[in-house]
Amino acid sequence: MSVAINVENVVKKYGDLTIIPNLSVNIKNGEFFTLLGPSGCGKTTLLRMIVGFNSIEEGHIKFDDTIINNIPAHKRNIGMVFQNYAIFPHLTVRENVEYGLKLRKVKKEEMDKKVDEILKVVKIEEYQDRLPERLSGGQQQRVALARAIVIHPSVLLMDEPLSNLDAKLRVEMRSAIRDVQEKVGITTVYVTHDQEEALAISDRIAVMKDGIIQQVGKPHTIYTRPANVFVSTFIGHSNLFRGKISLIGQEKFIEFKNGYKIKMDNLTERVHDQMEVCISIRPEEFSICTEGIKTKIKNKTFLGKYINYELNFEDQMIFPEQPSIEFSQDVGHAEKIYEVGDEIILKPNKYKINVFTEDGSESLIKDVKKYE
Ligand SMILES: Nc1ncnc2c1ncn2[C@@H]1O[C@H](COP(=O)(O)OP(=O)(O)OP(=O)(O)O)[C@@H](O)[C@H]1O
Repeated sequence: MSVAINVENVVKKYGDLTIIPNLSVNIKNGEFFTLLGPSGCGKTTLLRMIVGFNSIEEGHIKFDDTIINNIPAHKRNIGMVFQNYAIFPHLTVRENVEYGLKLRKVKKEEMDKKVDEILKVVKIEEYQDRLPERLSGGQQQRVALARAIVIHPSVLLMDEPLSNLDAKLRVEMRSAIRDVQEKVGITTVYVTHDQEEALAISDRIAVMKDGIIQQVGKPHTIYTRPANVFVSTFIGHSNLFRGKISLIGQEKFIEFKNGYKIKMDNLTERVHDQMEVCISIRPEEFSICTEGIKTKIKNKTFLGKYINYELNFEDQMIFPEQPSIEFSQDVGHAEKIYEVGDEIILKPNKYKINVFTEDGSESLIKDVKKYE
């Protein structure tokens, strides 16, 4: 039976070093939940605490209502898939998948039935008598997945399972994993530092930095309404501008350094006149206009569907010193393709603008939640 995972005020230290200062998160039963963050932020550490390979210094982890802190790893009924497959090279595909069932002394007839079923789900039936050395990376990862779920674990944990595969296979395998997870309906915690993979595969994502969860939300929310500047820049590209709030009567505006103002209808009550803010705009949310942000094209890159332009915009951007704007132009809809040296004026789609406190720590857009 699949379970919910409740992580409550968990602390992880290695000697004097605190890796996870105080982390709480609830992962729902049957959910595909991703831990996403830069290298060293503590994703694997948290996963290892759930598995039982790492001690928990404070707080507790529950599977449904049962505290598992002191349950040894092998009794937590967890299926795991790692980056390096970890399948036995001397056993055939079928024998690899049977392994966990044999350990659990499952009767032959029941075992055969379960293995047949799972080989079909992960689509490796036709390779069942092969040794792993005669399989591609993607096929080996399917074996690892089959072996992990055949035991009907309470949760499935996956640590960067696709990072050894090439780009095309990663895309193919991520839908295969999602498919299998949905069919089996098992609570899954997935670790990756690849933001596109996280957006594509997850029900919800927790974005982590320095052992602290920055935001938990659905992929669309995380992308369109980031809770702080870190999330806004870690997921996809964001142009960050210095600006301020300007209140005129009941109306609220954001004002760029060059005096360009945009009326905003979705700012929180926290904003006040002349408040310094950080404005974040995705490259695809600009259009070319006669009024807005004046820029000059410094560089352009053709990316198939899009052209990505790098534009000069000195002294007005931040985090870290960011001298230029990025702007994406959908080639299919472009009336004119611009050249290096051309001057253009960009107007952002105000409904897609994000505004943060000056230090970038908090969103000033109404109803943005840190935890969804
Ligand atoms: N056994 C250990 N002893 C001391 N420090 C450790 C140990 N294991 C991990 N760390 C440190 O804890 C921090 C978090 O590591 P962790 O492996 O959880 O990061 P991660 O987010 O999974 O990174 P990556 O994406 O690179 O795998 C790192 O700074 C790492 O150096």
